[in-house]
Amino acid sequence: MEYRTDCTVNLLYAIGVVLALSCYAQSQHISPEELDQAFIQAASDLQENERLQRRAVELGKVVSDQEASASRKHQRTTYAAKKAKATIDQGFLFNAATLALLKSGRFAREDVGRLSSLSLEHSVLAKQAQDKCNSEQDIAICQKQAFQTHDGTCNNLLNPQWGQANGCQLRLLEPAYEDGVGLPRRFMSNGDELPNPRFVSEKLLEVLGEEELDPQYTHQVQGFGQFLDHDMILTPTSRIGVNGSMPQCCPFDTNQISQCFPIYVRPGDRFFSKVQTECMNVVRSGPCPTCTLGYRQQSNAETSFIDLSNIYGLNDTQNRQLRTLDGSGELTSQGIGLLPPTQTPQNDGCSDPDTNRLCFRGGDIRVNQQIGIVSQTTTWHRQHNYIARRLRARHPHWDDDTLYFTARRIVIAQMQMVSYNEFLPKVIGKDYMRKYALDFTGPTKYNPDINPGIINEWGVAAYRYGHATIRNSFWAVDLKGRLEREIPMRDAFNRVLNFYNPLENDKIMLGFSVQPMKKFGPSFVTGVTNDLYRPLNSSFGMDLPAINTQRGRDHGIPGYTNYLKLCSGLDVHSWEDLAAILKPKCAIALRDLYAAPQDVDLFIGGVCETPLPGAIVGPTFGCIIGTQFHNVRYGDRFFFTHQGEHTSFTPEQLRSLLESTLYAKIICDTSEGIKNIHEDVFTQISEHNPINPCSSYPSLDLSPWD
Ligand code: HEM
Ligand SMILES: [Ca+2]
Repeated sequence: MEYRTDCTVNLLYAIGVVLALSCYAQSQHISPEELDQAFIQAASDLQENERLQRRAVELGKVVSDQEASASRKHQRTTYAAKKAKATIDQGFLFNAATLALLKSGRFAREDVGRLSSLSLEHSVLAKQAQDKCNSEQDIAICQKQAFQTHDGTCNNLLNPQWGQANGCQLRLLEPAYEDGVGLPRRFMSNGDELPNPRFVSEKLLEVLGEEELDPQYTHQVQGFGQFLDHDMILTPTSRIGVNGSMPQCCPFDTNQISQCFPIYVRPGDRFFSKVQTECMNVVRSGPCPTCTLGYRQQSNAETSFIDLSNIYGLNDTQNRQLRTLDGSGELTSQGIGLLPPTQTPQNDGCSDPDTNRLCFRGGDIRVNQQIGIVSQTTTWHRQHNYIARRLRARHPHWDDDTLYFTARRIVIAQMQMVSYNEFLPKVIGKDYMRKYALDFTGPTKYNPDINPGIINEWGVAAYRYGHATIRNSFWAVDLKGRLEREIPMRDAFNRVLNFYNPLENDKIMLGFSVQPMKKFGPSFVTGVTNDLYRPLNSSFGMDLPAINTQRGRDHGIPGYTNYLKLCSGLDVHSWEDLAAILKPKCAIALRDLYAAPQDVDLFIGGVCETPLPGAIVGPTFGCIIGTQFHNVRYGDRFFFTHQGEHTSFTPEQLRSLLESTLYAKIICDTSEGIKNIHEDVFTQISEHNPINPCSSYPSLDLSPWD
């Protein structure tokens, strides 16, 4: 029997134009028996994989939930939902079946991606597997609701799963997995292994130094930028064994379970050799259950929309636990408007049960990662309650749901406005804002053909640009604008109990708003290269840029030059070609590390680029970031500037939001004591950006909601 794949046109909005991947009309001669055989093989591979996982657990190759280690802190923040174990198995099964077919020589590696549209109807086993996989996915039943759902479903009424929490990530380019299906990218063009990610990180540091300050921007660009990423993406890593344990992939060993992807640390390492560390525990991102044949994809546990899912939670159940539900429409707080306490104080490696000071709970698992993320979360949490209170004062008869959902819709609009109006133009510059239609030129229109899902290359490389802007210490600034203390980055991980002190959130938010940002470039501070997640009483942590490089390979992301071609149409043939594009010192350093320009990892190439005019990042990161923010704007039916939908804000409401939304004002309104602040908190104070009284910034006029 002969099967034909569906002729699909894949719409990816790259560089502002529709990129239509060629339609796979070529017929496939895969018989039902062959498909059955592939799924028999896959089931057996899955069984073997589970056996190996159980064995690893028996041998104690797991990270205990009690231990104080950087790896545990890291893995807890990439924690997959409980049911993710089953979904990861589904992802594994379909990838294994694909690999079995590929090995049978039926088709070329280049065709693996197109198998995703191959109908499995005629094979009993494949169909069974597909039905089971589909039945484990949440089915959304869409109603004509006036507000965004918490899990992001039904934003697009024809494709209710687009942008939803726990969906699969998209890609700009086909992956470059070692085996064509799912093993990490591994080899360079000359056949040698890619350079060790920690060695790459070390070399960059050696060549380029550590901390040069940005002359213009504040650390708020970093703080807010990270908070925004926690709204849009969380890529879960694999768990193993029946209990979903966290794998321990160290000490380094080439014979690993397939979930492991540790980073080897060489004996001469400039830092880790001193602390006798030879291995960094990195666990692979779990495969996403696409329920189709094809290569490995990764999941996104967040809703990709800018909808403050990191404040409001990722589904209705989690959401209800975060609300007071007492008629006020507010989110639950403690004392001075702090986030509610964590539910796992005994083993979160963060709370202090002895003094009964507990870490915090937010809509996102990463809330306690470090002080910066706690303060941003607290600010937006308070903003919700502030708006809910103001609405209640005007509408005492409104019920809890009406107050809550109206406030939430307004606060999400403000988050979108701060993101596109104040933050993004600094990151990608005015030209790219225009190029990707991201600036505010008036009312906009929703485009249901745009998939707002997260683009893998955005999450794993381009939007991690922010890691190169982190300072080695965070400032706490008092209400008089004086630097009160500096908190070393390495001491900030999971140590967030200072927020129980009065004015702490004000001090951290003011600190973000006045401390200069680290200048973006191919260098990273030791707080994240040596000490990422460093626990108390330990002398070392992990290396974030090394993990980013490793993560890119884990996701099979092709080399940087492929994106240079996609984004700028440039063909790079030699190191000389590349030297014309990258920062000169960087090009030299990369030449020592990689065999050819085509081998350079996307994250590394991107941080080496010369910035676009008036931007923080260069053209390739700018293009990927611009594309992603285009998609989450035009592909979000509820995006606040869209007009013409039954869910749209009225023109008066929109005008009111546009006229008053300013991060400075939000910081004022959510503070305990801030009375003065500069208008653009992302830019350093100057005569063009002077300090003004909070009262001089307009308040949101709520009369259009009457
Ligand atoms: C103190 C500041 C920050 C710390 C400690 C931090 C740490 C981390 C860590 C540990 C990961 C997971 C790495 C992995 O396993 O692959 C991560 C992922 C990520 N970070 Fe950061 N980060 C910070 C700031 C930022 C900023 C400023 C941005 C962007 C402006 C950013 C963007 C991202 C993105 C997009 C991811 C991928 C998330 C995912 O796919 O789950 N981060 N970060
Ligand atoms: Ca979201």
